[in-house]
Amino acid sequence: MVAVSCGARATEIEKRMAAIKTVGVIGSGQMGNGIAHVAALAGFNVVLYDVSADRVKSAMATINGNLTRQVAKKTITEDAHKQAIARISSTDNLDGFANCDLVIETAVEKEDVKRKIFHDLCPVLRPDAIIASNSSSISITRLAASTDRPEKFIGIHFMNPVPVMELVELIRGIATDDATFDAARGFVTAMGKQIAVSEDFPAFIVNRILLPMINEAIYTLYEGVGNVEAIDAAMKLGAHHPMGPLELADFIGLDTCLSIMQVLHEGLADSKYRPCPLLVKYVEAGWLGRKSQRGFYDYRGDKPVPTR
Ligand SMILES: CC(=O)CC(=O)SCCNC(=O)CCNC(=O)[C@H](O)C(C)(C)COP(=O)(O)OP(=O)(O)OC[C@H]1O[C@@H](n2cnc3c(N)ncnc32)[C@H](O)[C@@H]1OP(=O)(O)O
Ligand SMILES: NC(=O)C1=CN([C@@H]2O[C@H](COP(=O)(O)OP(=O)(O)OC[C@H]3O[C@@H](n4cnc5c(N)ncnc54)[C@H](OP(=O)(O)O)[C@@H]3O)[C@@H](O)[C@H]2O)C=CC1
Repeated sequence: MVAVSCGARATEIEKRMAAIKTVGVIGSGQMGNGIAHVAALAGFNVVLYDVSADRVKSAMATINGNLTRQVAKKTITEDAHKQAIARISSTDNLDGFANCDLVIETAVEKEDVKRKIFHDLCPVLRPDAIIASNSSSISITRLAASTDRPEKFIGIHFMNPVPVMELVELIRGIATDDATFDAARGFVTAMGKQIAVSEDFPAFIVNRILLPMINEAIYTLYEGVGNVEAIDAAMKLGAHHPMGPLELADFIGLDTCLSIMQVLHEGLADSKYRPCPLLVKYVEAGWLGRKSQRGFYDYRGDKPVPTR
């Protein structure tokens, strides 16, 4: 009996995995271009979308640049580069996702923006299509409930930079069914990534641990314990982190860092997650880190210069 039911389950998983051929990506920022890159390289057809056509164009240029670097380093062949580029198409409206088997939302970390995307997306999708969110922190159960298919909704949380980082978190909402989870696991494994399964609690595993550390580094700056250079040097040289916490905050995006801290603060109702007022100030100034050329460092010159 057991063997029969395992076999039947294996067939169902294989069917779902084989069913993912075309992947839609909503949002062509730093995460969207990375996800499109690794999915296309793994043999999936990719449809890329953003509210701004210019953003899609610059995402394509970034993907091409990163693939070219991989060819130069001999980690992929020129043929693999060409084939990956040929597998990526773009769309200027959500109708372009009608034939997708899986659509990954990776727009800004704002719940109202994501809910609106799902509201507009669901009517154009096939009923069997899976929807995933790359959210860093927001409840997958709550996002799923805003769609017409909570059982086919899942969190697939990539790390930045996507082509380099080994890990992807998988987060089931309360209604996510086994076939969706297995299909997501198959998709992530096909891209050569390792999986950590997280329960659906604010900011999941990586950001539950990482973001309070970054927020504390910003408090350390705010309270004058050290300047930007000292804090980053301390954690790079003293704790062997590849980037200092303020450099990493700029890399992630200060708007995203603040949104994650707000989700932790509201979701866990504990003052230890209070976003540092200095982080709020930087975001209010539009100093969002590397993507806006200014954050804890100023990136407009030849090399980054600390802003404090
Ligand atoms: C916020 C969330 O929801 C979750 C998150 O993602 S949290 C953020 C998680 N990410 C991190 O913590 C990153 C920490 N930083 C690092 O690991 C490293 O600094 C780094 C990998 C980004 C760069 O490493 P480095 O050694 O300083 O630089 P460098 O030698 O230029 O790059 C290493 C490799 O990464 C590649 N790379 C660097 N930046 C890249 C990018 N943005 N896109 C694609 N590839 C990139 C380089 O091409 C290089 O590839 P090879 O090994 O094939 O040569
Ligand atoms: N940055 C990181 O390190 C990580 C981020 N994430 C998550 O990934 C998601 C994206 O982050 P990231 O790529 O860094 O952010 P970016 O700001 O780099 O990119 C977000 C993109 O989404 C676009 N966008 C905004 N609204 C819409 C919409 N309605 N439809 C389609 N596209 C839209 C933005 O356009 P415009 O700029 O014009 O508004 C922008 O191009 C967030 O949920 C974030 O939490 C997950 C892991 C790591």
